[in-house]
Amino acid sequence: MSEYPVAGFRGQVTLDGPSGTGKSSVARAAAARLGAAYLDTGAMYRAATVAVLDAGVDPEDAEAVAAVVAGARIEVGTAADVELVRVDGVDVAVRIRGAEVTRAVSAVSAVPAVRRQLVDQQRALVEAADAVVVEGRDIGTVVLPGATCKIYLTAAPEARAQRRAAQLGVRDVAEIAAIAADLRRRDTYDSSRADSPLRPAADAVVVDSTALDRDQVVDRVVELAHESLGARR
Ligand SMILES: Nc1ncnc2c1ncn2[C@@H]1O[C@H](COP(=O)(O)OP(=O)(O)OP(=O)(O)O)[C@@H](O)[C@H]1O
Ligand SMILES: Nc1ccn([C@@H]2O[C@H](COP(=O)(O)O)[C@@H](O)[C@H]2O)c(=O)n1
Repeated sequence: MSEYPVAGFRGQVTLDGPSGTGKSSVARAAAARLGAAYLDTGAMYRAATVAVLDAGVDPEDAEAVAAVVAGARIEVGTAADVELVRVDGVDVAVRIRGAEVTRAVSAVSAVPAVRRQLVDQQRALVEAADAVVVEGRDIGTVVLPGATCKIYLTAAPEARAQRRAAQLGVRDVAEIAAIAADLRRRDTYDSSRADSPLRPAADAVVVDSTALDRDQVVDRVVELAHESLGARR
């Protein structure tokens, strides 16, 4: 366990990285330890994707996607211990984790108008908190370039696929290979788009979680958050 117990942190921690590196689980636990709010920006892009699918629009049709998302009311909570995600008042917290949404979300999130809309919303949510942990793909580079503490979380592709398989209760080798291929597909899409591609901020600390368990990564994030306050003094 870290020497730092709880709370006392005032600032912004950004946690970016490829799919399946542990961002959500680590960010949520670190926020709870720091007494901070927690923002899952991926959940916002997933919620926008629900609106697009329900409108019957092709996720690759950028103009139509932008129009649908502009008209959708996307709400996410910022409490570390409750998952709240709604589209036009409907709870979609479970649905956004499904395969249909996961397949389409990278295309929707590549649309610049969608990003502008959701980034504005993300900054407003962050502004309302004294302390916050925000996870995504472009938080340290675009959403909060002046954040107190920037972390880029990585892990070997095989470790990520194994963890996702364990999370889904999958043991079949062919299914694990399909999970690995889907992680690769999403990372390639997210890191090659023109607007806000996935990449580490120049001033981010890279944390490789391949050989660390979840609690060790949370300890490191909490430690880096506290150290960053010292660095600012
Ligand atoms: N260091 C770790 N060691 C082992 N398992 C981990 C570790 N960190 C996270 N996990 C587990 O790996 C799985 C994937 O983690 P999580 O969903 O947090 O990743 P993510 O980066 O947010 O993924 P995505 O970007 O696809 O949403 C979860 O079951 C989580 O509990
Ligand atoms: N800041 C972000 C966060 C997410 N995305 C896109 O959403 C997808 C889903 O994210 P998860 O973290 O929930 O897996 C992700 O693959 C990106 O396409 C984004 O663009 N920017």
